[in-house]
Amino acid sequence: MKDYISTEIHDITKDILADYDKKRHIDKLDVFNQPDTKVIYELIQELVRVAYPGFTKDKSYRIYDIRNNLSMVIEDIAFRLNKQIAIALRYGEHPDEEKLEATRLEAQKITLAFLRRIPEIREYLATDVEAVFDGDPAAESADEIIFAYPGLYAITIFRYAHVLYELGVPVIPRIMTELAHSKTGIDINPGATIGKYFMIDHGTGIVIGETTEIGEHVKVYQGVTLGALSTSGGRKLFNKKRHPTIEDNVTIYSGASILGGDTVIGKGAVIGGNVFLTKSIAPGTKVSVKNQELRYNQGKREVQEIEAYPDSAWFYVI
Ligand SMILES: CC(=O)OC[C@H](N)C(=O)O
Repeated sequence: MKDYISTEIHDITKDILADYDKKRHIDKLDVFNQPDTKVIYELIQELVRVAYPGFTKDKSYRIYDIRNNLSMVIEDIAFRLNKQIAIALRYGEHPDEEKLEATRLEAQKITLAFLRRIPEIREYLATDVEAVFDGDPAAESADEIIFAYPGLYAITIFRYAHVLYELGVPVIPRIMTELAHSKTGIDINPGATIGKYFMIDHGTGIVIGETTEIGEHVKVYQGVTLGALSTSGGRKLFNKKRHPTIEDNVTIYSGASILGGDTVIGKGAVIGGNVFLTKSIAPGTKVSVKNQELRYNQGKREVQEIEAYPDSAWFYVI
């Protein structure tokens, strides 16, 4: 019998290799000069263990008391993260030896600056655990939140990634938060600024954009989007404030979308489920969808905006 597969493999490979020669973004072949997603994922696991030392075991060391192996864990993080940062800093370039050396030094400085900020990151995380425990009667203990809550996991990765973002590390912070996104369904861009006592309950489907600013004691439920208004020519908005500002003590219920860089949700406001907002809301205001009535105009779905109450609440009839 003729072996069709074997005879074709050579040609198929040749065609794909010729396709790689087109030198588009998708045609990179230099695996050694790319950030390594698998290593970054392993680093995340170690960083989570450093954040919550008594909650996971690292079987590779066979030393289960973190006091006895913390320096090894930190050393392992330091060397592997340093290498990933160096690669990220020179990503897409072909540096000469001098530039390479400068990048190596820069990566070391950033790695150390990052590691030095771990106590500060943990200070924030302690408040996040407290906020979830305080805000969710379904949690029997703070331990349950650390063991099991996807919201806390996503915030933990975010808090680490945000520091790397602040330190000017390209690509890696985003790989970190997108790994958390793929595990939890919670997408927090590392550029967002999030104050202490941040509570995510349930979490699935939450999106928090790059230039979002969130104060302290903010609660966010599943399906909430803190997003940008859709626009064409998006590159023009690079580095511009596109996502909302959420002031202290705001609660945002499930499915709400709050969009736009000029949109400010004032202190203590409560945004009801499924509300769609592109305008600022005064402090203390409660906003909700008035009813779930759908309006159709000659078969076309209409979204009608109604300024309904004197307390400046905006109601959207969808
Ligand atoms: C969260 C969101 O709406 O983001 C939209 C787009 N990725 C931006 O950053 O502008």
